[in-house]
Amino acid sequence: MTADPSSANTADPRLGARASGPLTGTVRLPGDKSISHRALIFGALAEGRTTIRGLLEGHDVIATADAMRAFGARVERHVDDAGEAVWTVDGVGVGALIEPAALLDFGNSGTGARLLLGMVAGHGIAVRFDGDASLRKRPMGRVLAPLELMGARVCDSADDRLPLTLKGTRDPIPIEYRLPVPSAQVKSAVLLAGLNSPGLTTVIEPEPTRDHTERMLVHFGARLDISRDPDGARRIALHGRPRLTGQAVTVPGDPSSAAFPLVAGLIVPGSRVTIRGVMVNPSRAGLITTLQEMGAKLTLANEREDGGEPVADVTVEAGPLTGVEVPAERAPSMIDEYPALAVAAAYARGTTVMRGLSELKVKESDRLAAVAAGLAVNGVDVRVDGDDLIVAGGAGRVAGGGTVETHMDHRIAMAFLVMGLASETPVLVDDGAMIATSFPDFVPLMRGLGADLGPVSDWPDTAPAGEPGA
Ligand SMILES: O=C(O)C1=C[C@@H](OP(=O)(O)O)[C@@H](O)[C@H](O)C1
Ligand SMILES: C=C(OP(=O)(O)O)C(=O)O
Repeated sequence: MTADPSSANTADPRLGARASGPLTGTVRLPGDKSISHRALIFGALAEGRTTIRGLLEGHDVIATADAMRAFGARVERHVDDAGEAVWTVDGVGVGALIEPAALLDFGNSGTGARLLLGMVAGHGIAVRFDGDASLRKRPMGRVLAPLELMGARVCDSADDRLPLTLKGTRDPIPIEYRLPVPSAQVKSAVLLAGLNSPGLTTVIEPEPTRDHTERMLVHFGARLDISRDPDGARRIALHGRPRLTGQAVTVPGDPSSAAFPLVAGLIVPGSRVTIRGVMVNPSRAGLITTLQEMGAKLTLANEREDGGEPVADVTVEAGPLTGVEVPAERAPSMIDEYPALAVAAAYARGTTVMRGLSELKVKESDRLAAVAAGLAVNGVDVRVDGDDLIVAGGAGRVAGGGTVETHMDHRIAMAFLVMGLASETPVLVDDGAMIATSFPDFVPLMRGLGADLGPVSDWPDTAPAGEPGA
């Protein structure tokens, strides 16, 4: 197979993975997707120049960069003397965005769409939002409800889905909002709307979610009061109308992307893989905790701060894993990692029970259903019980041989390709195109570690598109 997925026969979008020799090596991963979106957004809302190193250049983030240009910021990509990409954003300042001349298309990206709905809600402009077939199915009501309380109006929408037009207000009403779902996107949308509000905008989160928005608001000069309510909920109060100023941002390695080479290194016999500079912010570190509980040989070294976030070099060595129970409270800290964890669980000895996964149903696909179907078609004993996923591990043995339906979901595609690296028969995914939304170099990076995966069209002995199995 070739290393470059773009060389694939475009008529056949399938990718496949087959049993590989030990994976070995040290790699760096692309920048964190959540932080990349936010660096562009806060850069555009700040006065002066923001310089971003390590920005993830995936389709989701590029859609946000394009949107920030449409709002009046100057966003440019440069290459420094060392050959590294450096992005600059010359911002317009809070309250000074211009109304985009055309519809904004966020592609596959829930984060881009939802955060920018919040930003628009606090400005006196009207913007039409749209996305691809996956994003059009995802609920926007969770952000629209608080934004309407703040004075924004939704037009041209039959339900709470895209496409829709949001009319913002130049004087958003400060609100106190308790999150009905544990969602960093909803929290961030309300805080972004509150930036241009004259008062105190407060978000209360009963279950803590990723805190990159709070960290970055402080980094750009906003005043935030963060405390705990008597019931333990986290209270975040933003003082409105701050003067944000351009900053230097270094984006650390994405732990959600790291999940794939880490799980691959654990399940492919004889492997040893190190990933440098992975963000280990506790609000994102649930997978590391869970893999350690499963008995993974996983160590953190060189723990340090980079760009205001804790990072470490993470090393895994292949070895036996044991099934565990993953509590519902842990879900927000590893919400995007369940497809990868489910693959680790399929190779573990014993049963893994993952509780409280209702939020997985509203991602790029219904991930609870997609993961269960992908495991089942590859011979894994799996069951969904309400919001829980129960996987009976094969103690190092997975049959494989199935073609997994990805439903336009990058994480489903990557997780099942990882599964195929140690299965008895190759695993195929029906469409690998969405991998470029979050991890454009996934295939070459994995191949560099020794993984045998890539376009199925490069496999002479594989069944034609539409037929299962290899
Ligand atoms: O705020 C963010 O950057 C994200 C929050 C999460 O979504 P929810 O807020 O819907 O849980 C996560 O799934 C998504 O990939 C990125
Ligand atoms: C859920 C995800 O992203 P988003 O909500 O931004 O589409 C993800 O990357 O797994």
